[in-house]
Amino acid sequence: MAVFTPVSLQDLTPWISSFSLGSVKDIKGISSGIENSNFFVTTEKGEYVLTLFEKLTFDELPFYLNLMQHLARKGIKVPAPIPDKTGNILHSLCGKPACLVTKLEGDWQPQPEPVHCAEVGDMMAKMHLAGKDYPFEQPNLRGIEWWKQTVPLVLAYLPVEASLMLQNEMRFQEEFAATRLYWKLFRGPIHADLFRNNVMFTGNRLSGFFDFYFAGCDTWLFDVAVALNDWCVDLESGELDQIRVRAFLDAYHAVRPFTLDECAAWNAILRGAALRFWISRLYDYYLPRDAEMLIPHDPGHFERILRLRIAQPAPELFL
Ligand SMILES: Nc1ncnc2c1ncn2[C@@H]1O[C@H](COP(=O)(O)OP(=O)(O)OP(=O)(O)O)[C@@H](O)[C@H]1O
Ligand SMILES: N[C@@H](CCO)C(=O)O
Repeated sequence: MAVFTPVSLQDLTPWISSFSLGSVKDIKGISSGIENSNFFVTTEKGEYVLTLFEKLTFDELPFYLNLMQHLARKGIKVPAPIPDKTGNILHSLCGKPACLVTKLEGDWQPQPEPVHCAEVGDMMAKMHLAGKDYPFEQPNLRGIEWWKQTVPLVLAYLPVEASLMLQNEMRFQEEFAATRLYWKLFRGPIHADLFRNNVMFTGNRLSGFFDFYFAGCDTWLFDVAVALNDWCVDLESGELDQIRVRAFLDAYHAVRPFTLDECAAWNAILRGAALRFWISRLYDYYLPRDAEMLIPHDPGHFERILRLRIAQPAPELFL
């Protein structure tokens, strides 16, 4: 689960009156997710998703909520924040920052086929282009600076071999981040956590990307790498499935062609994307926060993925 902060119908009734949504009929805690407290809320006007932010602050949130609003207005399929009667999209509820967004239709796809990967690649490229004129800047808060702060906290828990791999990869990524090539890559607002469980489908049609609360400005290629390491892998072994890889990358490339600089950087970025989730999963596993029920994701999965990305050549970005 994660309902870290419970919200009752009594809490919600006065709060919802600041929106033009009629009265609340129902609220249900959502059991999946490990970062925020999420609820389905039904009002006289329809169904919405309420999020209470457990870690992000009032200062950080406008970047994410305005980004969702910006993308939704440009036709990218994402939840649109619902403004209250005064136009505000960021609120406070039960002592936490909170927002209400449109509910996406359908379900996430636990076993994606090439057709789903192509839908995600296509929409991701459109999202990157739509974000080009987004006026706000915020770094990826789970980027290399966070890796540098977090790795020392988890190292002591690891067996020697894993600890050495983690330290070696950090050195490699720090060297890569200091290259001219890295700083020449296209960048802008990215989702940065576009896993299978953050995309809704109705049948084979994508109905929306959601959970933008790790978004930040980073290389577009990092977004592609994060998604590829989840959408196109065999979950047992961490091996890339070349058919899904091609479906994803070809669909992305058809909308926003990859560059030669991106080809040169691809292997390092694909490794960095695996490293990012190995570190965050280690952190959540060894240093968990309280929750009513919380099953941490397996860090070993991304350790295996990183090992493979180091050992194997990266797939061609385009043919
Ligand atoms: N806009 C939305 N429309 C429909 N369902 C949603 C929407 N937002 C969230 N959900 C539902 O809530 C669940 C949890 O949301 P979300 O993944 O954003 O939580 P989280 O705590 O930020 O989790 P994590 O970072 O672990 O993915 C989703 O799996 C989905 O079922
Ligand atoms: N997508 C992340 C969870 C945080 O959103 C993971 O699978 O580790």
